[in-house]
Amino acid sequence: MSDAPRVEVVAAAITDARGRVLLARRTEGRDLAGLWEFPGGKREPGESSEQALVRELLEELGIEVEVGPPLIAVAQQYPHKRLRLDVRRVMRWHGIPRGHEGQALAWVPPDKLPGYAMPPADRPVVAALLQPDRCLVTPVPASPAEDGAWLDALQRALAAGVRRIQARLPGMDPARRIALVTAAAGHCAGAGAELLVNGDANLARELGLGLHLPAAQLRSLATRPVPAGTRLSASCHDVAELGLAEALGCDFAIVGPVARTPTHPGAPGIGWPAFEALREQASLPLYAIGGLGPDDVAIARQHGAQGIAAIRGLWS
Ligand SMILES: Nc1nc2c([nH]c(=O)n2[C@H]2C[C@H](O)[C@@H](COP(=O)(O)OP(=O)(O)OP(=O)(O)O)O2)c(=O)[nH]1
Ligand SMILES: [Mg+2]
Repeated sequence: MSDAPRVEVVAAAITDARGRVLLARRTEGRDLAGLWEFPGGKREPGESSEQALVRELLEELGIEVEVGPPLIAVAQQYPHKRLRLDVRRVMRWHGIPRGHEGQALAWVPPDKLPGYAMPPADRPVVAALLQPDRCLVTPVPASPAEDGAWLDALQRALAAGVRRIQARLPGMDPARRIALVTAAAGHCAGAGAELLVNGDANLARELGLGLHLPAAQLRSLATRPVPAGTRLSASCHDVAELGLAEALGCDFAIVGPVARTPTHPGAPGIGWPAFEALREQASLPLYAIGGLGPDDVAIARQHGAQGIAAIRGLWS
């Protein structure tokens, strides 16, 4: 099955002046009937993605669009097919969108998108519209004398626009770790950024923060260690771990190493094709990690990633 050719689908995140996104409901008698989707359809032989999208939106909605920048391209395995859903932003068009094929339409405020039932490939697309494209994993300050400099560097990352941070402070004396994470939480809250604690469910619960599960911890858990509504993420290296992360209701996973990294100099990265092969088997949002930085966000998105996670690449 995984050798089956991919169906190439191109779809649009059409956004109006109020920021609402247009969804269409798949009609009865078709694949995935009743689910909401981003308008679009299959690319035909000889067509570019842009040409296919212009044609599909004219046929389905009766509008003439100007195709905007790429948002994300998601490879996904369904029971009877594999597809690659290439989503472009559309902010400008002529005409008024109508359901020319009898499909219902809805203009949806972005924060309401997760409430619409959509096909599995759309979950990473909705996440790409709503959630941060960079996830900082903190380095460990070498000594207590460097904790102040660590907090300064954290603030520089926040000033640079990082909005999702994992405090990874293994082997640190508990009192010092609590003080550092508490101070970090204050800075993150002030910037509207999200903070997750690596590997310490008690500390996460105590401080009301998110929790990140290292792979070994993920494998040891049968139930969700934090309440629903608290952010939960995991590090995953294979399909089995991704399945566990989905079963626990993780909001996202971090997958890698994609490129070679100074942390693991001997290990070559798995590369983008292997990342995408994992991407196909899961529908939760995935950050690619390992030797990547902010300049790699666009390429990560083209391989179906939410974006990049990094220590060095996001820390100055
Ligand atoms: N347009 C669209 N298709 C999606 C999304 N998510 C998703 O899994 N798909 C799947 C459903 C279908 O298997 C495939 C798109 O094919 P389609 O049936 O809409 O193709 P089409 O518009 O060319 O229509 P048809 O003439 O083949 O009926 O991609 C999405 O958000 N938008
Ligand atoms: Mg279609």
